[in-house]
Amino acid sequence: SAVLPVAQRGEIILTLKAVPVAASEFNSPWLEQLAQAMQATMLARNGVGIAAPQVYVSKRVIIVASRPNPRYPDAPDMAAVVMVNPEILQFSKETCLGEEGCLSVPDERGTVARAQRIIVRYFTLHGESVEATYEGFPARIVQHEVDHLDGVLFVERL
Ligand SMILES: O=C(CSC(=O)[C@H](Cc1ccccc1)CC(F)(F)F)c1ccccc1
Ligand SMILES: [Zn+2]
Repeated sequence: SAVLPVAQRGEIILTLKAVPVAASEFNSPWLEQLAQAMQATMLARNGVGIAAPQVYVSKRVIIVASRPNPRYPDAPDMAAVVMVNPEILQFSKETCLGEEGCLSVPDERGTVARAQRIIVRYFTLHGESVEATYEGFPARIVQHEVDHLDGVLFVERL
């Protein structure tokens, strides 16, 4: 499906607080197509995550898709997870430092401290509520993407 243009640092859309997906939008063709376009865009740009505001849709939808990579060779190879209205319920006290990049800040990488473990509650595209625990690199991606939903870029956390 369509690879969408990705908003770049300095564009207003990336500074907004995205709005929650409404109950009426679950199971809608719109939401499915948005998720598919986000996934295609993420894959085309070789990303391990993406947030809807990065493709100019200020709604609370993210995709998390950890895979082993030069920076995180032991990262889990996980199936892409679409999270609607994600909420991080708990951050572990323990934090860890790790390298991050961003499709909206193409020429920059930096070391960011993130909670080592998180509990996140989100809805699937079908409106089912899920609570899941993530740690390490996948937890880092979730925190990075939820930041996008709140208008925060990783470079503000360096
Ligand atoms: O694949 C990337 C490109 S940047 C990326 O995939 C962002 C996700 C991300 C990468 C690294 C740490 C946390 C989040 C995607 C974004 F910008 F849409 F959120 C990568 C960068 C650094 C380490 C490992 C992988
Ligand atoms: Zn990013």
